[in-house]
Amino acid sequence: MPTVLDDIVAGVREDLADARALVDRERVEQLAAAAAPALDAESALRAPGLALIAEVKRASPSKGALATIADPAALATEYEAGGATAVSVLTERRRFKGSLDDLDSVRKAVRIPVLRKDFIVDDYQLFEARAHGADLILLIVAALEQDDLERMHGLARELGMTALVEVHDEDETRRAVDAGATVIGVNARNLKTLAVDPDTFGRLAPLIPDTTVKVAESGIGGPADAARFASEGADAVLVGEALVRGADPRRAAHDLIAAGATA
Ligand SMILES: O=C(O)c1ccccc1NCC(=O)[C@H](O)[C@H](O)COP(=O)(O)O
Repeated sequence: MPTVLDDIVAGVREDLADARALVDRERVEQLAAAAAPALDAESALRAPGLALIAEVKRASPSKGALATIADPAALATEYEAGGATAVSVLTERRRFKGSLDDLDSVRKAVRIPVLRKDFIVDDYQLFEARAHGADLILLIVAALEQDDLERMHGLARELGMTALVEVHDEDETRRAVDAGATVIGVNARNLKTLAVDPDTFGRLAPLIPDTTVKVAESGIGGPADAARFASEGADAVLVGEALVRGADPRRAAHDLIAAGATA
């Protein structure tokens, strides 16, 4: 039976065919080459203290609609003012209601690194991400064969971007390390059941080398969770729902970071 991830990737591949029909591979490579150089997101994530990657997230398969977010640039500006290290922009259209237009407007609005958060299964999407100003891209180990993961990791680096390599279990963590990942995100959300297990980071972090940036992802509801993951060795937390549902994203961003500093 197809998993949620299989369904999402199938939709992404259909959308990719449409994108290629509008902008072919040669042209997207030209656009990527012409973009302003990527910011050094990895160094930013390595700065002392708990880093926050604050997400622009309208909807999700697990929760449905989360927030309207009519002005993603304004939200990202609040995140930046609250001290976020980077902004994550979900660009997947069908299940998350995101777009490359969101990425463009956030890129123009903030000076911190921007993550294109999508289901990347083809080199084309890396050039597309760079063409739209992304500094970071997400590579989900569960969605990629090992040779594709390694090639895309290398290509992201050639394009000047940092790859956030996402894992969910022990086997994927070993594959990420073997691929040479320097930034690994441990996602607590099981992609088959969509349930969040907050013990996932603590279980997998010891398998990740000390020199690798460790990001705890999903289900982080507030400062207490941020403090917990910081104490378990997280260099950064990636937070979506808790920020977009709240009334004051700047304050919420600030409080998550502050909680990490006291852990
Ligand atoms: O959020 C989902 O339901 C989801 C389902 C299937 C694949 C990916 C999914 N989310 C992407 C993410 O990784 C999260 O947006 C991110 O970690 C932030 O999570 P949260 O703070 O729980 O919104």
